[in-house]
Formats: sequence, C-alpha cells, structure tokens
Amino acid sequence: MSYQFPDDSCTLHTDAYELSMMQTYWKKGIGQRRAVFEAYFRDMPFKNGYAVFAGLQRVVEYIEQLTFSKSDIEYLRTTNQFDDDFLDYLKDFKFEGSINSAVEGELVFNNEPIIQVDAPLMVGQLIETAILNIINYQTLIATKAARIKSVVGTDPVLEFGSRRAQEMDAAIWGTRAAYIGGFDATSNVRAGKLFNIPISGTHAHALVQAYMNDYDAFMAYAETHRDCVFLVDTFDTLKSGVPNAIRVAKEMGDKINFQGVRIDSGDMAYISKRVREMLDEAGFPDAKVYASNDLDEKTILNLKMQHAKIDVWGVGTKLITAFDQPALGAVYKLVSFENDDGKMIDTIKISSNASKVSTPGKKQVWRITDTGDGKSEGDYITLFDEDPQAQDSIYMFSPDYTYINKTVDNFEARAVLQPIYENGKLTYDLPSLEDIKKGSQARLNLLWDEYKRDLNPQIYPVDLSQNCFDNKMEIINEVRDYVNKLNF
Ligand SMILES: Nc1ncnc2c1ncn2[C@@H]1O[C@H](COP(=O)(O)OP(=O)(O)OP(=O)(O)O)[C@@H](O)[C@H]1O
Ligand SMILES: O=P(O)(O)OC[C@H]1O[C@H](OP(=O)(O)OP(=O)(O)O)[C@H](O)[C@@H]1O
Ligand SMILES: O=C(O)c1cccnc1
Repeated sequence: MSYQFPDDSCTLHTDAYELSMMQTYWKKGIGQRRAVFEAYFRDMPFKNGYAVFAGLQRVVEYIEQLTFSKSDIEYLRTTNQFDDDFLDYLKDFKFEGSINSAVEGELVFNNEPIIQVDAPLMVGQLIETAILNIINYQTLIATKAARIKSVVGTDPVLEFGSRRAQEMDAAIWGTRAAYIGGFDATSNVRAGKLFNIPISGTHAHALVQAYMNDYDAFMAYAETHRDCVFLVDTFDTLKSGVPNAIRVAKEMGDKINFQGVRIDSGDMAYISKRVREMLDEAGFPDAKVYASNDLDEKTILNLKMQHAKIDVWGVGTKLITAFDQPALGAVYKLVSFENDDGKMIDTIKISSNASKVSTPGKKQVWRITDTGDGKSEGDYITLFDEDPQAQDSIYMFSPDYTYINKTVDNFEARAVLQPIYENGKLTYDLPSLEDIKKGSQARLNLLWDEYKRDLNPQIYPVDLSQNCFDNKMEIINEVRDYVNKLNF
C-alpha cells in the first residue's frame, strides 16, 4: 500500500529490534565500528544433497534503495521509541561497507557462509532482516525446483504456482527462483515481463464449464488461438475430453497448432497411457500430454516408475510454497568486531547443541575441485586471508568428526564468496537470468551423482581449515574461562 506514502521505502522492512540496537550503537559511539556478519543455514533443505542459492538480485535492489524516506522517519517518530537526534542521523543514512556473496545459481551447503556483510555495525545490523527474508525464500524455492527438475529430466516443466503462493511477491520471486533451479517456463505473465522468463499455459476448467460441453469450448478456444492445449478432464477425460479434443484438432487442421491435451485429475498413469493411445491412433503422435495436479518430485518420480505417458509437467502449489519444508532457516551472525583499539576480534555464539555453535572470524568458502576428474571434492572454509591456491596440498577434515579427513593434492580452489559491494559501491555486474540458470547447471555437472540423488544423498564435505578450526577452539576456550570466572 505504498500509495499511502508516496516516498515509502523498504528500509523499514526490518525487525524493530534492529533499529533499537542501531540506536544503542549510535548513542554509545560504536555504530561506526567495523563488524562482519555472515548468513548461513544449518540443515540442508528437503534433506537434499545441495542447495541452489538465489536472491542476490533482490538483495542488491534492496541495498540500492537503502535510505530512510521522510515518511519512514516520521513514522519512527510516532512510535516514541527513538530519540530526535538519532532520527536526525537517519536522514543522512546510506549503505556503507562491503558485501561478499555466493552468486545466484551457485551450489551452497549447510554451515558455510553464503552472504557476508563487512560494514559499520549499525549498517550490518539494519539489513539482517531483509537479507534473510530474501535469501531464505528464494534459495528454498530454487532448491525445490532443482529437485523437481532432477526427476523430470529433459521433459519441460512449467511453473503454475502463482494462485497458491504466499502472496504476490512470493509468486514473482519464487517463479524467478524456480527458473534458476531448472524450470523451463511460467504461467505468471508479470514474471515473464519482468524477468524475460518464457510464459506458457493451457486453459482452465472455467472455459469448458462456460460452454457446458467440451466440443464447443475447445472449438471456441481453437478459433481464437493458434497454439492449443485442451484441458480434457472437466467431465470425462476418456469418453468426452480427449475424443472432443481430437475432433476439434481434425476439423481445424492446419488452422491451429494442436499441441496436446492436459489432464488434471484421476489416475494419471492409467489415464495418460490411454490418452497417448487415443492421440496416436487419431494421427497425432506429436501431440503432447500435459499433466498437473498437486505434483512434486515424489509423485513425478512415481508416475515415471509407472511409465506414465506424460510429456510436460505443470507444478504449482508444492513448488511455490516449498510444501514439505516451508523454511530454510538461514541465520545471520556477528563473526568479527572491531575493539576499542581498532583491532578486529572474532566473536562466537555458543550453544549446548554443537551444530549451533557459530564459527568465528571473517571467512571464505573454497570449492575444491580435483584437477584429474574435474569433480568437486568438497568445500573448504578458511579465514578470509588464507589462500589455499598457494598451497601444494590441503588437509580437509570434518569439524564435527575430525577422524573423517583427507589430503588433496591436485586441486583447484575457487572462491565461492564473490565481491558484490566494495566500500559502499556496487562492483558486481548482475548477470542475465539465462546466464545464472546456465551457470547453475554447469556447477551441478561438477557434483558427483551421489550428492545429487533426491533420496538419502551422500553428505557433501564442508570442512574447516586448520587455522579456522584452531581459531574456533581457542575462542570457545576463552568464553568458557570467562563464564567459569563469573561469580553469580
Ligand atoms: N498413478 C498415480 N500414482 C501416484 N499418484 C498419482 C497417480 N495419479 C494421480 N496421482 C496423484 O494423486 C493425487 C490424487 O489427488 P486427488 O485425490 O485430489 O484426486 P483427483 O483425481 O485430483 O480428484 P479431483 O477430481 O478432486 O481433482 C494427486 O496428488 C495426483 O498428483
Ligand atoms: O496442482 P498445482 O500443482 O497447484 O498446479 C496448479 C493447479 O491450478 C489449477 O487448478 P485450479 O483448481 O486452481 O483451477 P482450475 O479451475 O483450472 O482447475 C490447475 O488445474 C492445477 O491443478
Ligand atoms: O496454464 C495452465 O494450464 C495453468 C496455469 C495456472 C495454473 N494451473 C494451470
């Protein structure tokens, strides 16, 4: 409802506590100190072997508009939670600092930084909510889409989810994420316009209901369109829908481009086989069978196992809502902060659950590829100034199970976190969506199949360098000493 506030911005798209902390930092004089925050998720979404990163374009769009408008500040004043001097400061606020990030379409894994903000404390704090909001959703949908694409193989798969998405933004950005993850087209016309995603679609039951019979409906559609896919299940797929689709296709001949029929209910394995036979017998071997109805990777795989004769898959609800796992759960943690003397001190968040203990320090993620077979050996997390490329071999070990280790000799190390903003300036050229999609596919080709299967994949190694591991242990011990000395 930005019409209520013509100068509305997304800067207040943040949790109130971020602004409350900002005020504290500003008033206590630590707001301009350098702070490094990193975002990561703890568990692989859908128990998949990899996740497909998406959301960076929207993060950039958000950062580019990051100023407090007049109405933003006036609103904050009405809350009575902020002092006038702080609100005056916000009038001149702008993004300062640097952001390194995985690029869209990159494969990312749990417990490794996927976005890193190195900025004044106040700035890094303010943008937490929006960054997590964007990447949590888009990465989840891109990953779900990749799972679905992995079972459809080379068959076209269409995104049909807008009507069931969690509101309009989710439909638009979810569609884009699905395209990155491997979908071929969308039914959402605005997503087509905004992102140049191919649009595609058939027609709904309403058309047939309006005519109250399949023949008249298909004929009306055929007379007003060239490319025709008829929805054949409104009354009776095999007795009425398909025979009438064939009749119209024959009667209209070259006047239309009869592309096929869509089925949307019933036993899709059985029905698709009968539909295929009917189309073939009628002389339409190239007509395709489209299918939709609550599909996801499990149902599609099962239908393929049953040798269903389905050529094109329409997937909505279960993709766009990430039905079986509605949240990625990425978090954003302070990993390093400038002390009174201007020195960076690495910070930690301790938990009794070992997997929830954050890894201190500004880090880089390296994708280690074997130069022999060209396949990814795993990811290697180092402190930011380490350079594994300068080493002859690297010792990789699991931080949780240190007895799982290996030494890699012939390798290439590619930095996963790329510079996006440097000292407040956008330095990254946002690639085209087509390039993002192709890049994602190319990266998937470097992954062993064992990490790509959709059920119980092998766990991809995400290891810490010795320096990074030792730094973490040292800081855990320091915190333990500090807590033990407390006398409450
Ligand atoms: N052969 C099949 N094997 C496995 N799953 C199937 C098969 N055929 C259809 N399905 C799936 O089973 C579910 C059946 O849905 P549902 O019980 O709503 O039946 P329906 O035919 O869609 O009914 P309605 O007429 O109300 O739409 C859908 O998710 C569909 O994708
Ligand atoms: O099942 P999904 O994966 O979410 O795919 C989208 C669904 O949306 C449409 O149904 P809907 O009942 O909304 O409209 P209709 O009147 O055309 O059947 C379509 O026929 C699909 O069943
Ligand atoms: O074009 C279609 O067939 C379509 C579009 C949206 C939802 N369900 C189906």
